[in-house]
Amino acid sequence: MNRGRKMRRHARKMRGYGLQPMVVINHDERLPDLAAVVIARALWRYRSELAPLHILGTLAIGGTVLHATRPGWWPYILGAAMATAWALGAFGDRLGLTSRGERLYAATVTVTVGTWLAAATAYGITAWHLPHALALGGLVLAVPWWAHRRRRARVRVDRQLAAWPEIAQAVGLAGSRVQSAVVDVWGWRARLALARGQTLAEVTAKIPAIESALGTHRGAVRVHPTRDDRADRFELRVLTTDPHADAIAWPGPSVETIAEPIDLGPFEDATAARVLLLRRHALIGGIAGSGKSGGINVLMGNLSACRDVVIWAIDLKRGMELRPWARCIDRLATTPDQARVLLRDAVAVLEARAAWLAGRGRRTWEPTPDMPALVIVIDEYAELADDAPETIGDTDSIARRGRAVAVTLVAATQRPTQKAMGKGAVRSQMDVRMSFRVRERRDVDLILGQGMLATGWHAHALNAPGKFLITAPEHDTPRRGRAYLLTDATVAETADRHANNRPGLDLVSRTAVEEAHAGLHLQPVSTRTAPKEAAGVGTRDEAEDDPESTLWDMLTGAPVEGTPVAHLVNGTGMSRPWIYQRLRALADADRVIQVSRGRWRATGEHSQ
Ligand SMILES: Nc1ncnc2c1ncn2[C@@H]1O[C@H](COP(=O)(O)OP(=O)(O)OP(=O)(O)O)[C@@H](O)[C@H]1O
Repeated sequence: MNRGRKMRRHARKMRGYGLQPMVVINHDERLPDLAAVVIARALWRYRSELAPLHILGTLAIGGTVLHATRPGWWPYILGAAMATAWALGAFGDRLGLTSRGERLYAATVTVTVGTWLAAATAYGITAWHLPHALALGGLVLAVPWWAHRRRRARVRVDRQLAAWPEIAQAVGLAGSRVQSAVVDVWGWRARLALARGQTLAEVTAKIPAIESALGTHRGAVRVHPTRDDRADRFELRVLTTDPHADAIAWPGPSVETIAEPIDLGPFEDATAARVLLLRRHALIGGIAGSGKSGGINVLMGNLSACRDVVIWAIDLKRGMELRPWARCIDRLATTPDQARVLLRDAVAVLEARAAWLAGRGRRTWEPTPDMPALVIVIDEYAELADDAPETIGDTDSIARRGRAVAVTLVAATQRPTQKAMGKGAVRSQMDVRMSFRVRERRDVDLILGQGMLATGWHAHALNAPGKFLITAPEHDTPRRGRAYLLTDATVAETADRHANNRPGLDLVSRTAVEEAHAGLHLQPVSTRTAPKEAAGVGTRDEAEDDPESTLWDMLTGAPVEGTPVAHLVNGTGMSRPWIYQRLRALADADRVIQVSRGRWRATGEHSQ
């Protein structure tokens, strides 16, 4: 106002002098200044897009200078370019070149640049067709750069972050500033520092304003505390792609040991749904076609990558679901009879491990490749309960006592009713529950636990195959996840890759299984025949290579600490059940003793 009045007064005064007022812009002085700033700003703003031109310019200058001063250096330049290209191809992933295409591109650019520079150093940049090669090569190699999706995303994010001070001002978070940012496939996340006195709660309340200021779609922004839980920091998660929009290809195993949590697939905010299976049992539920088998495939892909896990599996749908993993599965039962034996053996393992731990004053079995965890995957648990109801006692034992000894049950079923789960305690023992879509609301409580439906766990509302809700000690709020999808080819390739690295059971567990089998096989023999005849030993006049006499010789020649069963198997060339049958018969006749687990020798009067 003041200024306007002054100007009007000044104009009147000028008119009084007979002069017309006018605004003077001195083009000569201001324009170069302004233009330089504008150009510099544009160069800086579009530095990523202009990078190929910067490189061409640098090459032209570098080639000229090197040719003039060090023309003999060309072999070194060429050698350095080749070595760098090789290193980028081999180790580029450590520099953030995650895909093979990116590494190949980086290596190609390095070789091309190195070759051109070497030629320009030796012959000068105007020799042959070097200028044309520079222009054409630059253009061809710039196209993938300009088109690269992740680079463009990063540039977009850089620009949004550069504008953060204005955004912060507009949404009422003035003074907050960006500390770091990363771009990923779903969008980007940034760590921000708050101004003095600002809180995470204020930021959360401003999420709609932030979404509007950033120009994203609604629901694209999440705000989390940072890992170090500082009150004056927060993490801003911005999704540019809905992680659940399409099926998500499995990126490969996320673990190498069962002591690490397995990544099942992303939640809606693109954070990984990770769950630990060590010392836990898992229940997977959902109607047919909801993606249960897909979920099991993700687990199998990860478990088969763990060298400290032995996998046993029961698939009474004639092995339809789990057979593709057969090469990674130590034992696969596809009939009720096989399932019965498998579960009985699992209980034997569990008891032997418990006894072994007790003998050493230890409480828990820590899985290692030599002493692996045992994970028993049961697909369609309801069929097991129907076809082999007598196994319920065994699954119950495993569910109640398996944790300390690292024997884990993973059971999948469409509807875990009390009937389908048998009468036992299996369902109530499940620590991890994963629910794909269910048909009826009341099924939510069946799978996830009593009262879950009422507290917002709406598994009946999941709207695409593979989507799930998960409860586990580390997941106590209802968040929708989507399991990764493994194609048949991925399953076959993964099973092939891991088949040769699978561990076997440890000695304690193996012996327990062998003894359980020997006990089974022994019954008819020991009740129907006298021990000595049954063992068929002591007939020294039989042929030298008779396995019976070889066995007896080995037992009488055994050291005080006994001979391991494995040696007896090798020495006689007979099967373990055969060996155990003979040993039990001899033991009944007091001719041999079991010195320790899996080690036997003849008793005093027979030993040499
Ligand atoms: N994670 C996933 N993402 C996208 N699509 C999926 C996913 N999992 C499964 N699907 C799709 O849903 C179909 C059914 O999946 P799946 O066989 O795993 O269901 P299911 O619950 O095991 O059914 P059933 O009990 O009949 O075996 C699959 O053929 C696949 O096309």
